[in-house]
Amino acid sequence: MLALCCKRLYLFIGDSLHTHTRRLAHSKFHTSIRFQKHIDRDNGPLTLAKVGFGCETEITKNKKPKAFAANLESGVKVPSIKTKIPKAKLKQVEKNPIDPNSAPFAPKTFSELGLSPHLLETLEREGLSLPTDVQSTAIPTILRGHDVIIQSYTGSGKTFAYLLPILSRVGPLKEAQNGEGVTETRCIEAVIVCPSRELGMQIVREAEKILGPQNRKVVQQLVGGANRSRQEEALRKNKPIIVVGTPGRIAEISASGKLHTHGSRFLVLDEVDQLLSFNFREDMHRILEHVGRARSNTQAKRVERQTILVSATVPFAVLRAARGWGRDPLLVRAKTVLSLDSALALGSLSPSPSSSAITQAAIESLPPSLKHYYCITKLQHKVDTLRRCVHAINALSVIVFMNHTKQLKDTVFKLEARGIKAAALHGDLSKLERGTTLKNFKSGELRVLVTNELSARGLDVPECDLVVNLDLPTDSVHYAHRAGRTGRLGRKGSVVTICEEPEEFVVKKLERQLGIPIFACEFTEGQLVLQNNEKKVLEQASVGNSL
Ligand SMILES: Nc1ncnc2c1ncn2[C@@H]1O[C@H](COP(=O)(O)OP(=O)(O)OP(=O)(O)O)[C@@H](O)[C@H]1O
Repeated sequence: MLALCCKRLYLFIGDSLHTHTRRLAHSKFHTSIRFQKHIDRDNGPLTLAKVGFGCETEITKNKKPKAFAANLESGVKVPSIKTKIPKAKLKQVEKNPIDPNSAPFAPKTFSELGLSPHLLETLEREGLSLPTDVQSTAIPTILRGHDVIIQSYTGSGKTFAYLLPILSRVGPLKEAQNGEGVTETRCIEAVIVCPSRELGMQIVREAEKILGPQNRKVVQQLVGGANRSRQEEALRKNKPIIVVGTPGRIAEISASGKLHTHGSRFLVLDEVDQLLSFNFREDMHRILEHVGRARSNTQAKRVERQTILVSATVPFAVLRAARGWGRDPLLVRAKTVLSLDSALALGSLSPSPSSSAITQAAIESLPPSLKHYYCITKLQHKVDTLRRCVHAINALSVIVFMNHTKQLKDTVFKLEARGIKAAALHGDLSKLERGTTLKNFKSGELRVLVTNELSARGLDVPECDLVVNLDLPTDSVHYAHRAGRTGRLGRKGSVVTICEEPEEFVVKKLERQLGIPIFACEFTEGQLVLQNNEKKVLEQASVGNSL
């Protein structure tokens, strides 16, 4: 019975939250003290309270189960629950109202997260009915107006974790469910920044997938390498509501006065740890200063901009930046929401940028289902070992990482000479060449994509079943981001590092730092053969995994 009440409660929560927040859509959101108190509890299971539902005083004082939705603004009452539970039964519910602090928040569908009905229909149409863990936690927290840092392992659905609440609040899906037509005076309400063109175009595609072909003009890409005057023309003509781009191009067009983001309500920094690197510093400073800032000739008050930072790895620098860029940002992970202070207190974020903190972040970013191997060979035999590895694992979609762009072409040439369809992806390619290469790889026309670190950040090719390090990654974070290109959203995936004898100690160091077994193997007669006692270790490890 209680479970049924919970279920109905969640559904009404979604509606009441939605109705409620719709009314508050333009009013000031701020973290209610009560909400902070909830989430600063221990790092226990995710509860209604921890994602912002539930106000004890309303329950204990009146002993009546009111809609579980924290007052986002004092004095604003949430609509009381219009439950369908028969009167007699309601008595029972009144007798033991659900305590939001202990009621587990374990939504099974998107409809329990407070997204707009129109958006839910679209997700259904796209065959997306089940939120991932990080989406279940991030979506209600963002809908409640909080600044957040979203951290979850690669391929766990972080893009939708921020896109869906934004599309629920701005653009045609929000207006459509108000029954209003699309208003004429559209301004840029969300700015999404990412470090690479590929990731930028991928985010645009994910947004277009949800918005549908009739709303293609709502999102505009502003990535480097594309034709700037065409982008400026599109901004003027289409009046997009969401822009997605790389820091340099966004800052450049903003400085030219052709990009007006002072009214933007959302700023998303995807792969934020990369965006903090030195070469983006100036552009990022401009973006942070302008997005969601009223023009100087009006009141220089900042609109209620929500700042959303996203990455699989959240080193201390991100933590420090988040404090300065946001208001009481919350650390959102799969099944947990923590304030930064309690994250530090619980040791889940180290205050010092020590290597252990960075490695900890890398460990958390690794998809759990991956199998890791390494194979020793001579430098001149690396490409042939790669060929044998691809055949032994029978991989159909392989991403190969190298550290220097000039080596990529040579590797592609050698693979093609051995009958494997391959192509290189790197920054020197034109936008068209990169797009075509990615399209051919995703369609399966190309079996191997040889690339470097930056082009691959956030790259999402669900079919990728093998990642090969032909050059060693520089540290555990790079290893983790490379590995995360496979095993997307819980799929199986293998990671093979091909190195020379003198480099074996580096692999062993990565194995210790990441706390994962990386099995020594070789590829003979079309098989992956484990070295000496690795077989036993692998059996133990797989038993461990299956437990
Ligand atoms: N709830 C869902 N149900 C089904 N598929 C989903 C869901 N959420 C996301 N996906 C798909 O899973 C894939 C990975 O999502 P996404 O790229 O957002 O992961 P990520 O965590 O951002 O990865 P990375 O850290 O590499 O950027 C995408 O193809 C996306 O369309």
